[in-house]
Amino acid sequence: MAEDDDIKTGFASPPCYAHELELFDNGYMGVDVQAALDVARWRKAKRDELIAARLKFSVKDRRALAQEITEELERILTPKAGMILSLYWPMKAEFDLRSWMKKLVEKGVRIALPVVREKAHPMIFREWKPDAEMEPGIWQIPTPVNTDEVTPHVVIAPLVGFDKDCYRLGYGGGYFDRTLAVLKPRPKVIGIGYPDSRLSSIFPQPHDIPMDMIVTGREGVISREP
Ligand SMILES: Nc1nc2c(c(=O)[nH]1)N(C=O)[C@@H](CNc1ccc(C(=O)N[C@@H](CCC(=O)O)C(=O)O)cc1)CN2
Ligand SMILES: Nc1ncnc2c1ncn2[C@@H]1O[C@H](COP(=O)(O)OP(=O)(O)OP(=O)(O)O)[C@@H](O)[C@H]1O
Repeated sequence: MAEDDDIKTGFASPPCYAHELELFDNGYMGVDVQAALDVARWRKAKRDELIAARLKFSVKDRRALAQEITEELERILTPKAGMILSLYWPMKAEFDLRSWMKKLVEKGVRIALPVVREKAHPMIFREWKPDAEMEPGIWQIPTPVNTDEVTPHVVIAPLVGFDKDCYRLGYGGGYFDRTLAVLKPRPKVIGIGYPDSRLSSIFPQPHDIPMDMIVTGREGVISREP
């Protein structure tokens, strides 16, 4: 009987344990469901806490940090004409890099913004220009319409939290993870966020894809170990 059930489920463990295993879209099998739920609950609480903390920064301090981060990104990327760089339209006290976006466009860099076309699916990227027609997307975030769909060379991902292994805590939709899992070629990914948003671990789950680098302005640049 055990043998028949093993064949049906494809799991080597006895059928009574099968409910504890989950097969993710990326084919990775692992984690027990209770542990995954605990991590999701912990992440939600951390997210709320970190967003509340950064909302307390004054506009002046936020601008100063944004300036430091921009300078660091300029050093790391030396953006050149033709490079496709994905940025974002700021919300919830994310750093506002829109004036840098304009300057980059003047240099010939192509700016892309992420677009959620369907909930719980990978995002696409659409080119942004200062005169692009925008319409509210998910969470009412302005997104370009009627512009080219592009594949960025570099993705700048705003983060809510991060850890020493460059894992990112975002807004709980799993959008960057889903997108990076399917983008070919995989872009270089740089997470940017507040210096105080470092966590000892985000308890990475099988779906989490680490960033290549984190830039916070004060703590220097954190690169992922190869
Ligand atoms: N400025 C900016 N734009 C961005 C992103 C970003 O991080 N920053 N995104 C980067 O990803 C995408 C939007 N990300 C989103 C992530 C989660 C949810 C959301 O609905 N969250 C649920 C919780 C999800 C769940 O627990 O199932 C919610 O808050 O109710 C919406 C948008 C695209 N645009
Ligand atoms: N590649 C994937 N395939 C299927 N589900 C995924 C994938 N990536 C993430 N998810 C799901 O998305 C949910 C949220 O993931 P997570 O907590 O990592 O979001 P986040 O990184 O904070 O969000 P975001 O990137 O949208 O800011 C999880 O329940 C996870 O199972």
